Amino acid sequence: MAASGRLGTFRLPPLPTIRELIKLFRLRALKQLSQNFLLDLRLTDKIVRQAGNLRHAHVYEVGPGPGGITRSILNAGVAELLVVEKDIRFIPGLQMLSDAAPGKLRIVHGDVLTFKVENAFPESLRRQWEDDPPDVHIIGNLPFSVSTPLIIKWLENMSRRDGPFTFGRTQMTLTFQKEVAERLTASTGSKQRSRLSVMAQYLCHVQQVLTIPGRAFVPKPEVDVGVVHFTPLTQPQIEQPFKLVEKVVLNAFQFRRKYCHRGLSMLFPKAQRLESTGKLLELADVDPTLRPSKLSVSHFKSLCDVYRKMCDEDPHLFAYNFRDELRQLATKTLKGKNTKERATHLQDASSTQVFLAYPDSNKNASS
Ligand SMILES: C[S@@+](CC[C@H](N)C(=O)[O-])C[C@H]1O[C@@H](n2cnc3c(N)ncnc32)[C@H](O)[C@@H]1O
Repeated sequence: MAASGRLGTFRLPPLPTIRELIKLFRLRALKQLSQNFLLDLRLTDKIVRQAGNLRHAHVYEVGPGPGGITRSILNAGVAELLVVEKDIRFIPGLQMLSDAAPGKLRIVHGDVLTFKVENAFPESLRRQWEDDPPDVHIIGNLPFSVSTPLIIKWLENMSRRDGPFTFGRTQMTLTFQKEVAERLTASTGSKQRSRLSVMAQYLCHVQQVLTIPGRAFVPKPEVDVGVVHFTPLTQPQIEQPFKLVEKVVLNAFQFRRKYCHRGLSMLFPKAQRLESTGKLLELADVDPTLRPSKLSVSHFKSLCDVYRKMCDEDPHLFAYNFRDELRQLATKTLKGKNTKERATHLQDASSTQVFLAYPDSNKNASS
């Protein structure tokens, strides 16, 4: 183990470069797994610095691949680094890093979508939610197809304070397609404001800390990449179950260009839609003619609190999904038709169904 003079921090001994390692183990990037590697260690150092001070920290790196970010995390003087990698071809190269940093790097061949990190670090790291964040960090450069479902899953964990958040307000530094990073951090009224903005911001302080041009990756993806830092809030801005918030937000953003009452109305069965939407907006004190992007987290808090009360009064309301109603309507229409008629009907089904539910949904003009 080598130690640099600077503060006696741990430094990895000389190792083959990532490029040499890729050659040595023939780690051709697999397109079907959306693999794009970072080979420049100055850049991986810069990404890792965005996580804050990692000296003596316990870090969970998702998708280490050939190990560029892994090296930078180890060089930051962590107490322990746990990496979870799905592609077995990377394990020997990571093992080489582990040999160079004895006792510091734990390698798991597994899937981040199912891996249970809550059992992987010592209980002694746990903090109260209101305390400063624990010395546990999540860092990762995952394929975009994994990072978006993963962040939704982790936001839900955060709301329940379980999974990686059993340790307290665990901080995360993750890469996303630049457009997704912009959506996550978009403020009220901005063009990128979306479902993701509200879902992330009601639970966390979210900041885009770095933009990495696509050309920095090998092979080069078609888009630039944003690095986003998440710190869970001590007090979530909306105190309702995650699934309820998700439902309200999802419905509100259904028709981005329409007034918000259009999307929100779909929270209610057709028979009571008009009346219940009016009640929701009135009690929440939200202007029905605001566009979804103009709704602040505090608007969503009021909407969720009122919707929760309405669900408590009507036990069937939360389970209501307007898509089920549309499906039933389509099935009824199909009954008694011959095969040819059914085929024609099914061909038109999506547009017809949408049209039946939202008569002006095919127009661009706002309501
Ligand atoms: C975009 S590459 C980045 C590799 C490396 N971190 C870097 O920056 O050069 C994504 C990595 O995540 C891995 N990966 C993809 N899906 C995964 C999953 N579900 N669980 C664990 N690893 C995964 C891929 O095999 C690949 O090594």
